[in-house]
Amino acid sequence: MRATVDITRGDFRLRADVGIPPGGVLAVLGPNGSGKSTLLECIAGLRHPHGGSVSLGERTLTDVARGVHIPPHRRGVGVLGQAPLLFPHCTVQDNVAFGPRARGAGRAAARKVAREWMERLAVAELAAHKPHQLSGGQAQRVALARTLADEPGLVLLDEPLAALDADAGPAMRAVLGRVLRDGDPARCGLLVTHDPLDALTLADSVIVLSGGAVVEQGATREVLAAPRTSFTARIAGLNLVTGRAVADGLRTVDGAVLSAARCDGVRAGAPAVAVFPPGNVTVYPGHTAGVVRAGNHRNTGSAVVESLEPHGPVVRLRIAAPRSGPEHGWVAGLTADVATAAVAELGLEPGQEVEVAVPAEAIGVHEAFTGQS
Ligand SMILES: Nc1ncnc2c1ncn2[C@@H]1O[C@H](COP(=O)(O)OP(=O)(O)OP(=O)(O)O)[C@@H](O)[C@H]1O
Repeated sequence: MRATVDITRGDFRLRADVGIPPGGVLAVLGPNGSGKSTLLECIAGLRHPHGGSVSLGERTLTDVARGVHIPPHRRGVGVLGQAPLLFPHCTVQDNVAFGPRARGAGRAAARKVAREWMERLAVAELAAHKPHQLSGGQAQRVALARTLADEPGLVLLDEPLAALDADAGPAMRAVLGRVLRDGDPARCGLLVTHDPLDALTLADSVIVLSGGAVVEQGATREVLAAPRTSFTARIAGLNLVTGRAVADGLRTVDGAVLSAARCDGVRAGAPAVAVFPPGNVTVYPGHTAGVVRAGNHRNTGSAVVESLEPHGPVVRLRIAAPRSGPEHGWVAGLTADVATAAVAELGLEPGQEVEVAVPAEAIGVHEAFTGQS
């Protein structure tokens, strides 16, 4: 699938160029209002872009310049959203058989296809049920079976797990992963999600939209491990400090220099970001600042503890800039994961002055997104 989309909605403009190879799954991440649904709707044919084209394999689905716009139901594109939207008066089996029937299959052939998909999605024993008799997770699995039984060349998944509860969500993620991976090698998928776990487990590549532009793209693991925007860093659970690249590190906007073990080929002077995990931020009580700086620690800064919250086996500290010392502004907004015992031992609490240190080995410096790439 290849889509080049240019569309304006009020003051908002989306310009995106995305490609998914056969068999591939692309995750679309981005903050609220960044254009994820608009992109999906243009690809589904539900919205007419002002410029661009959409193709699936050899077929042109949209070509604005040539006036081509294949309607949604003839695109060979399946859509699954948050709500299953099953036909309420039809049984599960008739819902799943709907696509094959609509494409001209006889009753018996359509039932056979439906049965195969119901079995693959573990809903075969519900074949005679009506939608109102299903749990949310079962209904969503039936909706996925109905979508796939229609043999789409592209399946668009718009937050398919968002409405499911804590039990049904993981089960549905596992089912989705299985059918997306072991399915038709010609079929590709596009998944709109807010959850980086969905992107990691279900997609092989990702784009991040911000303000209607693609600001990051690449293999999911690589993008989440080396984010170039604060949005991606946040969802990947990493700290990100902006500045300009210097030899072996980053000069922050407030003039501090962070040394880094990895500088992914960034030109000195180029806009760059330093990225490191919260688990690598060490926190010392403020009165030890002199000792910390005199020791082997580089990348240190004075800070204030803003908040503490439990985070699995550790306590996650949110760090604020100190009340004085503008050169330490880079510490503002950092998170640090500290063992619960250490929090008790150091008596850490909100408002306390501390010193933070980040080892150079934990820091990677990457080119920043500037809007020109
Ligand atoms: N009905 C509308 N009329 C005019 N502009 C709209 C309308 N709906 C959305 N927009 C604009 O389009 C932009 C993109 O919306 P879209 O729904 O594609 O974002 P999204 O990334 O899917 O958001 P979310 O994560 O909240 O679902 C919005 O920021 C808004 O400015």
